[in-house]
Amino acid sequence: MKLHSSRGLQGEIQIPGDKSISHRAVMFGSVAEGKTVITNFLNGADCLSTISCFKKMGVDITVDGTNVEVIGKGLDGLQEPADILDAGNSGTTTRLILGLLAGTPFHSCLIGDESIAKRPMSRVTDPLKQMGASIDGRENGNFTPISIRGGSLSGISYESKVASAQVKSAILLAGLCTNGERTSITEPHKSRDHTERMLKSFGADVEEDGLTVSIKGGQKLKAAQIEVPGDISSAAFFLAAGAIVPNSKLVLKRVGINPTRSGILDVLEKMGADIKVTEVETASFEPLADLEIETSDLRGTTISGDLIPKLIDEIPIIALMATQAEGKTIIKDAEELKVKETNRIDTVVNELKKLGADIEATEDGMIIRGKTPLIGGAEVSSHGDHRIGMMLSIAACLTEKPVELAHADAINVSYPQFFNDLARVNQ
Ligand SMILES: O=C(O)C1=C[C@@H](OP(=O)(O)O)[C@@H](O)[C@H](O)C1
Ligand SMILES: C=C(OP(=O)(O)O)C(=O)O
Repeated sequence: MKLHSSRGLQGEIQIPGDKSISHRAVMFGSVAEGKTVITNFLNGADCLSTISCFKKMGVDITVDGTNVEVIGKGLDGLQEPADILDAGNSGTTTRLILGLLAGTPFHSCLIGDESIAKRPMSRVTDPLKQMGASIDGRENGNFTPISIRGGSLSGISYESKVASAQVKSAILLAGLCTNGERTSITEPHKSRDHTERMLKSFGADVEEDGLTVSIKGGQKLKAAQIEVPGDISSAAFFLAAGAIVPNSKLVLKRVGINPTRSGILDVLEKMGADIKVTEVETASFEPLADLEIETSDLRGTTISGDLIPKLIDEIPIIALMATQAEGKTIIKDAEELKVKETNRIDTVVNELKKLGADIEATEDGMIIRGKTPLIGGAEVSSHGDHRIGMMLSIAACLTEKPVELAHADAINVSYPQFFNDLARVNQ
């Protein structure tokens, strides 16, 4: 796909629904009692993979645009799937489903695409085995294909080495399936808390104490109405674009600003961007707001520690912003980037270098020196990673010569209308 430079991005964008929250709404709705109604559902390939897995387990799910209805089967109502469950490109689908399957007394087999086959699963399969599930797969259950036979589980107190909402959620979902026992998970830094918030909306009692979250088994989930906020991880591409493309002013409507996800807003502020958060709504289970951004003079910054889980998926686009900021940006404590859809340290560094960026990989992140002009003419690739594809598309707004982007279709995973939205605001 050929991408051309921009004379500025101006206007309003309705950011599509949050991917993490859309997955959870379908999953929790499937095991709740009653009809769950979801609005502003993300129709991206990842969330459709989640729907397809639950349909194969007998759940009645109707999709009408961004409205989804799920007729819940209760926690013990899922049926043994006759076919393999295919998570596609989605780590969230794979890991959260494993948590639920651990507590279901039937056999199932889970696969995904080439990228999923390389992503480590023992971070969830090990604790789920400790709880009593029978799980096998390549390298002792670390890689798909994974087969699982769930059953009666015991509660555990688990210390996770990684701050991962997928690990935390899988353990909490398995914890729901124990016979009244308590399960708790402690993480090194706080990861996104969508599962905790949404389980409460489905009537469950979840306890949070600092970095530890606990749940008691045997609780039933009751169907809920879920309005999915706009995805801040999708908004991030337009926040960055608004800040670095000259002559830009964008308003992004109804974006989720959950504090465990909003690290990109902190970084924009630290880098000196002209960003405003308006129309804040806190009445729902997830806070949301409109975000306004204008072309800004940016400065480099350091991003590390507790901030990393709050913006882990935004690091590719932050790296691009850093190429347009004065001075040095250091991103560290971000080893988790190596086990995403691609090794995002390598793909970000290699692809941005092709466009002339001054960027180097480190063991746990990257160092970027700005401000450097980006040169077009090169062929770059998403490597099948949606976030790399969108980052490179925004980079192409800044190059004089066009950029050829290979594997642009990967973007459908989280933002199918990305190029339409970009074209609409492009001057
Ligand atoms: O729970 C979730 O919905 C997600 C958690 C994060 O992964 P980890 O749990 O591996 O950090 C994130 O990178 C992913 O895009 C979605
Ligand atoms: C890492 C991501 O998703 P997942 O882990 O669900 O594949 C992402 O969306 O950037």
